Amino acid sequence: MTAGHVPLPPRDVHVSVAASSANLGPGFDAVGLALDLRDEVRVGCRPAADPAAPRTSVTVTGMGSQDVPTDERHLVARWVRGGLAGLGAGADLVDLHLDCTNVVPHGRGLGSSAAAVVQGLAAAWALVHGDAEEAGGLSRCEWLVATSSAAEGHGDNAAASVLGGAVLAWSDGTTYRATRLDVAPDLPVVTCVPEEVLMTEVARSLLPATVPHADAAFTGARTGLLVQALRGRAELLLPATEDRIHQQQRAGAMPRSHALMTRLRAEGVAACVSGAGPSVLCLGAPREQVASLAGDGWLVRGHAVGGPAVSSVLGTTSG
Ligand SMILES: Nc1ncnc2c1ncn2[C@@H]1O[C@H](COP(=O)(O)OP(=O)(O)OP(=O)(O)O)[C@@H](O)[C@H]1O
Ligand SMILES: N[C@@H](CCO)C(=O)O
Repeated sequence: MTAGHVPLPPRDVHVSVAASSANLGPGFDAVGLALDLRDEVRVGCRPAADPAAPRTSVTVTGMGSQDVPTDERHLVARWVRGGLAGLGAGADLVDLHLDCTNVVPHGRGLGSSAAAVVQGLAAAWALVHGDAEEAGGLSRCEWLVATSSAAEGHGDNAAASVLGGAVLAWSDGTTYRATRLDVAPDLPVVTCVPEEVLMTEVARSLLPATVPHADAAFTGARTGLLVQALRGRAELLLPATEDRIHQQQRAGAMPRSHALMTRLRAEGVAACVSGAGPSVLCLGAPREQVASLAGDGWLVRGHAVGGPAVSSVLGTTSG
């Protein structure tokens, strides 16, 4: 046994985590909105049959089932072990089995990777601390936000998946934090999801290292306006979703998305690229209007705002 680690009890936990749309136009790497699409995972944790070689197995139903690895390389599984290690719980002393049910599309700008990281970490917390919201002076939510945001390198998607609702995420250079933003309860939220995929890593590589001061000032003011618009000032949504620091710079990698966003905005719809794209997010317009303007080639869905990450202990057994 690894020195200093108490073996975890055999335990099964269930976790459900929402998708998210990041940026909302000007809030690059800072603003996120949880959506009512939820990935779920059931994790079984047992003392390792062979402590020299802990095993990981994964079954996947739904999105990604043909593509993602089903061993220790699986993103959720990696963060179950990463979370156990972070909580000092002897990550290498257990066998893990994950049963994933996915509805969040991958590589479309709906925060699938952040949701996966949050699933893994929330499962680790539940395996170690059960249903406790706080343990040893550590808050579950703060730990989930800080750790998942650090894993992603930005907190917009991750914090929305942890806290639900709309969030503003920031970092002091050491720790990631986030706070909830008010959202009008009747705010229409619509996504237009294309078939094509764009990996976030690729989209981020297109961004310039610096932006002109005037563009930073323009975009910063719009982010403040967005906070007001989200809480019920619907007439501000169109200017509040303008940005000058990432969407134009990435347009070449998602020409259809950029064209759709431009067309929708010309019709007065507050449209922006969702996360790193290529999906398009619309705020304040009914699904039917967006669908008729989008035309063929888009899955147009209306959403409720998503809730926080939920975990529960299904059972703790003796073997
Ligand atoms: N539920 C999951 N299980 C396993 N791997 C996943 C899961 N969700 C996402 N991934 C991995 O993350 C990749 C997608 O991550 P990426 O950051 O490129 O897109 P995204 O998170 O969907 O979009 P965005 O960050 O713009 O919102 C997938 O190709 C897959 O490798
Ligand atoms: N803020 C991030 C979201 C995608 O992970 C980006 O636009 O790159």
